[in-house]
Amino acid sequence: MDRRVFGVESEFGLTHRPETGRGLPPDELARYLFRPVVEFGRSSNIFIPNGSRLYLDVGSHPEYATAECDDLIDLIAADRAGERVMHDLALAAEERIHRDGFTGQVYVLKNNVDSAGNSYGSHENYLIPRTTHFRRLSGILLPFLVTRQIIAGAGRVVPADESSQAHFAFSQRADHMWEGISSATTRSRPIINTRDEPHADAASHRRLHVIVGDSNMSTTTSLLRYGSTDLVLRMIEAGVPIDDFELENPIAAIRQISHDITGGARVRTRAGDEFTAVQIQRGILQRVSRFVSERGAHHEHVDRVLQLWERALEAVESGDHSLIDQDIDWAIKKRLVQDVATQKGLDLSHPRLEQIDMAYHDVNPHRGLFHLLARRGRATSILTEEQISQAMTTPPPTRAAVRGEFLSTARAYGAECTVDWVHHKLTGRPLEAIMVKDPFAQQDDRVDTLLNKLGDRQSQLRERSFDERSDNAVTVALSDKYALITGAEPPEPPLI
Ligand SMILES: Nc1ncnc2c1ncn2[C@@H]1O[C@H](COP(=O)(O)OP(=O)(O)OP(=O)(O)O)[C@@H](O)[C@H]1O
Ligand SMILES: [Mg+2]
Repeated sequence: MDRRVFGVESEFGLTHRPETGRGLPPDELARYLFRPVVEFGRSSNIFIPNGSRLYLDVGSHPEYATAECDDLIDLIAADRAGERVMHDLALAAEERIHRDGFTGQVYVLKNNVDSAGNSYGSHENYLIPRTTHFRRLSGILLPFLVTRQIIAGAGRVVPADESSQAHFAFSQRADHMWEGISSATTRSRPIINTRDEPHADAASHRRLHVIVGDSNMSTTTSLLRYGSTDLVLRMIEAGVPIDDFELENPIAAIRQISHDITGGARVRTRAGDEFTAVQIQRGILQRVSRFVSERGAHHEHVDRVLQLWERALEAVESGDHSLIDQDIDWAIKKRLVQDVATQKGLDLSHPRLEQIDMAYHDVNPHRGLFHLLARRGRATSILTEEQISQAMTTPPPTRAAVRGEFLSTARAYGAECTVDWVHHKLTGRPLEAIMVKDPFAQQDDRVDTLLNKLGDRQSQLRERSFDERSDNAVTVALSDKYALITGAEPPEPPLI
């Protein structure tokens, strides 16, 4: 597919650190965090005007699922906007906690393992044609995903246990995957989840659900992670033959690779060959590069993805991690941990270094260590501040734009509505629930007609220029964002 829809879901870790004593229990803290969400949407599972979904499942790991994006930069901006939304919620929660007589700070961490060893995910969604042969797809994609951690892992300080000394690993998630492919998510955690919920026309498309990835702080790493996966999918979809790297035991392999930061771990294929992760990634990268030179780049960032990919493999193979220690999360974090260990004379088993690992993922832009490094010029970014703040309120130009306008307009008129990825419904008008199955659709006449019934929008719109209308749309979304964060009353209906 030349154009693809992408989405990423991040689950966050949540902690309260009071000045003295124990923090609030996780479920109570999560309720504090989501109080403005519940006040805004009367549910702990809502869509917000930028088209994304905010969600608190059973347990205490809040989730942000980005809107559908058809461009990698939009996807990464939407993901980063989710961190900011969580940060705003944390500040509001902190205020309420203080008002209720508690002390201390609330931490929202975009990582994948908490201090008790529980894991939570960063799930990728890729729209693929239904005609893609699933067996062939998994045969190529699984070895790619098992080894992708060396170019896109978030890195982890692994404490000592009975079997090993404290060490630095490529990945947060690798130890928590239990199966190659299956339809379960919580019970067995497969690398690729086959649950068939396309949120699109099921006759023509599937939504590929990849749940093996680490949450990334670096937007440059995110570009490599999604950009490389999209290229591999394109090649699979085009039926291009790829070397056979199908692994004998993907789950043993993913762990083995993660825990050998030299990149020297060798894993066995079903055919009986042995390869390192670098060799498998190189085999795939060579084929992808040839594919791109034969067919041309399908977006403007392809060259950058290929160059980063090559540089990351060279860094692992040569052991010269300085080649990527501003671009790839695991290497940025490893350098930070090493610097602190050297300065303070600490051994890798010192608990302080595990805390540094956690603090790297703090979404607070003033306190998080990744953000601190970025400010000091020690981490690159592919986004501007403006792109991130815009993504907090403006949906990407896909079906998310239909949803965003639907939500903003209904809210502005005080009309209750419900939406999900596909449906748009005004409460009390059940016959008018509208399905938008095409995730690329930026506009839908039926939804427009439904919204027009809310007021005489049409005659007012006619008198306004397009620019004024889009300004107004942003204003509506901003007002809603304000309401979401402070729990204030919804704004007066604007004159649209
Ligand atoms: N047709 C599509 N193709 C690819 N991605 C899609 C499509 N439609 C929606 N998405 C993306 O899929 C993700 C769905 O997230 P959501 O958390 O709701 O789904 P889920 O993981 O299936 O459900 P749950 O988390 O409740 O188990 C979002 O990021 C969204 O942007
Ligand atoms: Mg989800």
